[in-house]
Amino acid sequence: MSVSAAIAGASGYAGGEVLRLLLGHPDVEVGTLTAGSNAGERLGALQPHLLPLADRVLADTTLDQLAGHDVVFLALPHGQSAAIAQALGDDTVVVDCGADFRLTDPGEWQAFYGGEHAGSWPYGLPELPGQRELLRGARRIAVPGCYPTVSTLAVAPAVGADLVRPDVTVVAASGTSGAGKAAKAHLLGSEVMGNASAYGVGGVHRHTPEIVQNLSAVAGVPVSVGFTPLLVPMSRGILATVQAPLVDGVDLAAVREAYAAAYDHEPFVHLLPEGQWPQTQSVLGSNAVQVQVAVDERVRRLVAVAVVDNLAKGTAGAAVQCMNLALGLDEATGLSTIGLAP
Ligand SMILES: NC(=O)C1=CN([C@@H]2O[C@H](COP(=O)(O)OP(=O)(O)OC[C@H]3O[C@@H](n4cnc5c(N)ncnc54)[C@H](OP(=O)(O)O)[C@@H]3O)[C@@H](O)[C@H]2O)C=CC1
Ligand SMILES: CC(=O)N[C@@H](CCC(=O)OP(=O)(O)O)C(=O)O
Repeated sequence: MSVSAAIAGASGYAGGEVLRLLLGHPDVEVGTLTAGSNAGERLGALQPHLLPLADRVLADTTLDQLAGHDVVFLALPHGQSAAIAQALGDDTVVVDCGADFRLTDPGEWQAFYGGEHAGSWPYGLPELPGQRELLRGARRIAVPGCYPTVSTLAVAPAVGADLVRPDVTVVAASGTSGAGKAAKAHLLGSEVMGNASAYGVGGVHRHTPEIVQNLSAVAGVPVSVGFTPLLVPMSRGILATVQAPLVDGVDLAAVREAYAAAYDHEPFVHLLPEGQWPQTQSVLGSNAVQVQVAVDERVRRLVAVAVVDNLAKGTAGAAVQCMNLALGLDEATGLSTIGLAP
């Protein structure tokens, strides 16, 4: 099969990572690459690691440039996807890396993003119960946020098996690429190097309602989620620590059994052997998520730790995984589980 794919936002981090993965995908031919302020620029000037297409010139992000492809990846800022996505025909598979179509509740969209809610599309986390079936043959896919991916996968098996109470606390440390390429004051080298900081504290980060949506769907009851993001001095990766009160009588064996049942057959989510704890470098550049669990008997809480590459399984890898499902290809085509260490 040969599939043509365009990328809107190819000058950015997420679009660049989609392109990196598509360059290694045996069934995809890379079509138009677009940008915003960098339209007209050579790709090689902005993404020097993507050598095979260094001389490609980035086009304007318009419907005309994107139409006519089998697949269009949108890697644009929030609010920029809806108009283009709605104008592309149903014969095109549209995979949106942004947030525009992730939330089902217009009230939550309004509260955390503001402005009009564009709607919701099949959510691109195939590892959630029943979700893979919705993604097979889908024409529109909303790729999850990076923190929601790793936080949801860290605790979903326990929530789904009623091993914990529906009261989840997430603390997750992210590398700086999660914030995108555009220069921001708190991301200047001297602010980031040798520094760890909290932000979006107190339930105000826009990924909170997305984690709530995911875990509530898995639990079948509303799940309360407290989420604190941290910024740490590395370029890629997220390490999430997720805690929840254990239901009486639940022990580590029951927890590990639930995680094994959920993930043993998954190509990208791996429960580590007992005693081995996830670290971000094990998943860098790969589509893998590594998870470990413990029972803290003194406080009767589940502690789950998970890592993801925010740009790979946290965005672009998930986008390609979902494209594979939408097109009826093997889900793992063009994706690796091999990390990059040290
Ligand atoms: N970084 C991450 O870890 C993750 C990112 N995402 C999502 O992916 C999307 C892209 O994020 P990211 O790559 O990090 O951001 P970047 O800032 O790195 O890239 C943004 C891209 O969008 C283009 N762009 C900006 N404004 C416009 C516009 N008005 N019209 C057309 N193109 C425009 C930019 O082009 P130019 O530079 O030429 O102006 C650039 O190509 C966002 O929705 C983000 O939420 C999702 C999960 C994780
Ligand atoms: C470190 C950092 O700043 N991370 C970003 C999350 C990026 C991401 O995955 O999210 P969206 O696709 O929803 O933008 C943030 O906290 O806003």
